[in-house]
Amino acid sequence: MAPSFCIPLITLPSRAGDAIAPDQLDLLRQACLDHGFFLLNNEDGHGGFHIAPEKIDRVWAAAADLFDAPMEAKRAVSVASSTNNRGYFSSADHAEYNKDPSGLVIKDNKEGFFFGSDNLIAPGNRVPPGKAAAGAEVESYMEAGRAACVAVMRAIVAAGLLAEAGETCPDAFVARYLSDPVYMAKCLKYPPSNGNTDAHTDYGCITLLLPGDRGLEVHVGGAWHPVPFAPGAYVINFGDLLAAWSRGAVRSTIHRVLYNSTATAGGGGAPKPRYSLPLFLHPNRGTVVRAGGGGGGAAAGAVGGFGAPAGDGSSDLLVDTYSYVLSRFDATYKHRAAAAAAAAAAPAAVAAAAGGGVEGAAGARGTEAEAEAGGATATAIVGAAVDSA
Ligand SMILES: O=C(O)CCC(=O)C(=O)O
Ligand SMILES: [Fe+2]
Repeated sequence: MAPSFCIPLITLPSRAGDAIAPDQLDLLRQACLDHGFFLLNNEDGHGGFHIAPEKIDRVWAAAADLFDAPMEAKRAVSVASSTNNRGYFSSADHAEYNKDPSGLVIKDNKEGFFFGSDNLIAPGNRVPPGKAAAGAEVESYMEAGRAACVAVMRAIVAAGLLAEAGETCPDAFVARYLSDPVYMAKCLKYPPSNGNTDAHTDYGCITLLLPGDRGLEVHVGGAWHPVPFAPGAYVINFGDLLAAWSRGAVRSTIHRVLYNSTATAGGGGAPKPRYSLPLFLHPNRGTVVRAGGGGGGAAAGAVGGFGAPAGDGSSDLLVDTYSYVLSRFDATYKHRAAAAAAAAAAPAAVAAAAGGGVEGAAGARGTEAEAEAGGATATAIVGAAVDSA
């Protein structure tokens, strides 16, 4: 009989460097191989990355405070007017990215604030006037969440899930790829009824999600399943890049949000919005990974065909992870797509600006260039498909 669908709750050791309990390692391995979703225990005493409930309460309050700003103040710090993809966004700023296998389209109608690490394009998160304290709280939460992501990546390597990529030592892996990772967080707010995120896969390595309520669903075995909502636990899932890097050992699975406060919160409650806080972690800038593997197909396809052939006759791709992340922004955010198109139409300007911040295979192949011209940052990509974060 096929094992039943399960999203386990996993506990990592209480001190960084301690061995992971064998039963937890088995659960982790199975969850990654099956669908790439699990809950991460955030109870006190578990994980050197434990984030205190008071800190979590503060970040929820900060998120609510950001969204409470008047609409004009939010639009004044729109991602669309930023040069570093930071600030406020609504579904109007996004390309459509529905990946529902049945073709069902549910309209994405959330709003959000996009935050990033200083090494992502250029420093400077953008919040409405008077909301600097709320912004600082989100930044502080990001630092804590980053440590939790690194702890999970360490466990992924310890579980042997990157062995086919030649990565078998957690300490060496963290030192080499995650000493100064590129990461971003979004504060998201969904309306009280029919609050949705389209079916999508995340595109990067690892996502650490703090959900404020039920509503997240994952598509496995031809059906949608609710992801259990366990207050205090994180939801961990993985993106297309790690799926390709691990040769498919870690799955990047389609998920969506379908939220109705009165229905999903157990019924009877007053209508209330749903907040959530996903944090997305990617390797250090300058990291080039070999993705795909024997036959290439699904895994290589998972990175949208972006990268250069490895040049050794295999069907692997060499993916400059930072350029890849920017290519996903271009495919997802309308203002970046427009800037990328403008940059492509002005090859001289692109060529002049190329080289700053672009390293590795993709740059060498000549299909990608990061251009900062006239205040607009653009990344021109050949062959990028549309994805969500
Ligand atoms: O809001 C959520 O619970 C999930 C959001 C999500 O999947 C994403 O931002 O990639
Ligand atoms: Fe997602």
